[in-house]
Amino acid sequence: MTPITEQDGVWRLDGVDLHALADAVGTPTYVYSSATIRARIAELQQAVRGLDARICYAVKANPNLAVLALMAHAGLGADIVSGGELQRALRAGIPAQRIVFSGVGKTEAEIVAAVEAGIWRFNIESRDELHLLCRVSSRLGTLVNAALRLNPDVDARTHAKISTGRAQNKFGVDRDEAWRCFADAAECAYVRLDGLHMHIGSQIVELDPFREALGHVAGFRKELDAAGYPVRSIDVGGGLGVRYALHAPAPVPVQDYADAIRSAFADFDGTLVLEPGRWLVADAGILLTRVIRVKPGAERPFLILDAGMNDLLRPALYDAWHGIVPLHAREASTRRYDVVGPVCESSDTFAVDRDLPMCGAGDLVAILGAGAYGASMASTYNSRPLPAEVLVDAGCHAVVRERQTVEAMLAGEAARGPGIEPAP
Ligand SMILES: Cc1ncc(COP(=O)(O)O)c(C=O)c1O
Ligand SMILES: N[C@@H](CCCC[NH3+])C(=O)O
Repeated sequence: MTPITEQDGVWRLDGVDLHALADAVGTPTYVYSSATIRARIAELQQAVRGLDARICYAVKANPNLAVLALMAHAGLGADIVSGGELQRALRAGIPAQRIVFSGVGKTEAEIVAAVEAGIWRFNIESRDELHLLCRVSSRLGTLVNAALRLNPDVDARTHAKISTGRAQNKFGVDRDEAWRCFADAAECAYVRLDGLHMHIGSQIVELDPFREALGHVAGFRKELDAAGYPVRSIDVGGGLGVRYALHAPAPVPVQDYADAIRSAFADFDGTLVLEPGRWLVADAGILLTRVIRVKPGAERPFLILDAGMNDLLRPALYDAWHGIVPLHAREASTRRYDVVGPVCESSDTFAVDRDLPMCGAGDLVAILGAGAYGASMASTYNSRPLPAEVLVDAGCHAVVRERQTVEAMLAGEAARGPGIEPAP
């Protein structure tokens, strides 16, 4: 849960007055707590102590350069999935030698950029990709490290849209294809395929799916070793869930998760890699938004916010539950609202039938647990400029991404084209 606090009617995050912040920066604005991110990093580092483990933060969860700089400062690496994320990670000061590159659709241009940058390793997702990597690295005369993503066919028991470890999902390869990949790689002088990778999904709140998948990978590692393909690194992916709602089941404690990894690879003396995203940043962020108006509805009043599904897509896309806290002085009376945005479709809904203190136009509202997959999935749908992002720490704040201007949103477009008459 995002640690916003209230004292004498003043709501704060990391000591920063959220009303004053909203007045200064406007809304909607994402606000991230540095202290929470640092605490999460430290907790995870502590949980894996004693293991030869590298933590490569999954950039997609929150790719803001300032957030990446916090990760860099703590010594973390990065898990990237695109050429854009490569540039972000490097620009934030994450050394190339701490970067792993995942994804089923890496293009030749992205592979070239990553080889030239000198990243640590590629997480290969298909035989075709392996062959492409071999061609590129041979052409460039650069030896590259690679791990093969195994699809363990495990049900992560999370939302279907963010489940990635079933046989029918597009990710990784099955064992038969994996054997072919190791055999092919042995023929390529410029690809050292000596790692395994897995990632079975996101927002996983039970330990069993992790255990099952780790067991598959550990078993396959032994088979590879016995067949003369020594494995020197195992990347266990990310996926550790957080608690978005108090009524939701408590997620796996991070120490239990780390211990499951420890026990699955007790007899492995190579390097382990973790790729956490959400767990490091989700609770650190809120989306600060104002009530535009309250509108009567057939079932309940609508609380219409100035943030929409374009700013925070998770409720619309996954029916995700986020805490919603009105930040005005405590109202004794509550009401049940449908909390919605201004966008032109009914999926633009943050909460249905939510019991909240009575709200009115202009009231400030915090949507909690918005630090992961919030700003990173924002769009300009309905031609709504991207929201601002702010980092707070010990009573200070910095705008770490300016609110997009309409001019910036329109940059690169023009009202002309074939068959279009010049405007009168
Ligand atoms: C390959 C890979 N690694 C790591 C992550 C990070 O996942 P999470 O944010 O659930 O920790 C993802 C996204 O789910 C991913 O696709
Ligand atoms: N975007 C998803 C997580 C997907 C993780 C990507 N591999 C979410 O908001 O929960």
